[in-house]
Amino acid sequence: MSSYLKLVRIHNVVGAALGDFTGYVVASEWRFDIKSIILSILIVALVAAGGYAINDVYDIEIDKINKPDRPLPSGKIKLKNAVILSYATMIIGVFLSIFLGYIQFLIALITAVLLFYYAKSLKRQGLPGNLVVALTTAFSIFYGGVAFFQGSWLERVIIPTVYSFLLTLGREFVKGIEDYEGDKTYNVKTLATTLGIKNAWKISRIVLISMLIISPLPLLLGFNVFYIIILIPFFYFTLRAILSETTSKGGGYARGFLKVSAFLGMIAFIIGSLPIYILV
Ligand SMILES: CC(C)=CCC/C(C)=C/CC/C(C)=C/CC/C(C)=C/COC[C@H](O)COP(=O)(O)O
Ligand SMILES: CC(C)=CCC/C(C)=C/CC/C(C)=C/CC/C(C)=C/COP(=O)(O)OP(=O)(O)O
Ligand SMILES: [Mg+2]
Repeated sequence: MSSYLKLVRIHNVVGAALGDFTGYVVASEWRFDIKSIILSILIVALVAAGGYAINDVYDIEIDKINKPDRPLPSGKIKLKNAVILSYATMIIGVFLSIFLGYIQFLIALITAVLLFYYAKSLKRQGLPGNLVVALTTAFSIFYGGVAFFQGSWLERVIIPTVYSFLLTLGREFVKGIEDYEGDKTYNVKTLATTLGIKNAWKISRIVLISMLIISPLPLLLGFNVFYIIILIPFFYFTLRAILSETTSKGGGYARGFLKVSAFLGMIAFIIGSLPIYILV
């Protein structure tokens, strides 16, 4: 894979774009306005790509130790080129959002600024950084809804948006548990380095179990039976994460399990929002 695709973490950019698609079909009940769906997917992908690139720019020193194979610490991409790429993708993404409307422009601008400050400083402040990643990830879902912007789009898209926030917040906490040793060395404040691994696991489990408890609710809110069917493997992987050993190593396993949960969750909402007349 090209170093530039690695720099923008193309697999996460595709995930973010799928998040936008999820929000769009949930909000629109599978009605499409080609311009708004294509534009919103492009905007989310560009802003996410810029968010990952600027993250590596500010992480270059710590990544020389923790992730020396990444494009910047390994020298495969010059720092100047990564900075240009991150600004270019974010500016183009925010510029394109103007064609959707001023609310869509504002959300894209706020997300871009949040991702920049996450990389610059918030990441090293622990909980604020976790909240920013959870919020901006949830924004990728919400953005699909705000791009459709018709009928009951808000009441509908807020559902996967809230679940995405909770799942990603719990996942950010377990990522902090996994990175405990490196973060302790570099004095990065996370739940794990400030409260200890056991307490960080307790809080992560409370967030994830709360999300699991309310996860069947969408069935009562008009989503079809396929939502519940796909929730079965979603439950399996999320429970595997919750039941991981209460150590840093367990945090690493939980991070992987929750990534699978995130994609299963999007599929649950995508298929679960198909109108019944299409299914029968
Ligand atoms: C109850 C239920 C069905 C919940 C589903 C919740 C849901 C819809 C989650 C989707 C979250 C989402 C939009 C994921 C897309 C992938 C992505 C951009 C995740 C955020 O990434 C943060 C971090 O950069 C990735 O970490 P890593 O790759 O391990 O470095
Ligand atoms: C709503 C709009 C217009 C866009 C949404 C854009 C999205 C999906 C943002 C959420 C995902 C994202 C790009 C997060 C950026 C923060 C980030 C790079 C987290 C992972 O990096 P680190 O926290 O440094 O962890 P590692 O580098 O060790 O993986
Ligand atoms: Mg990083």
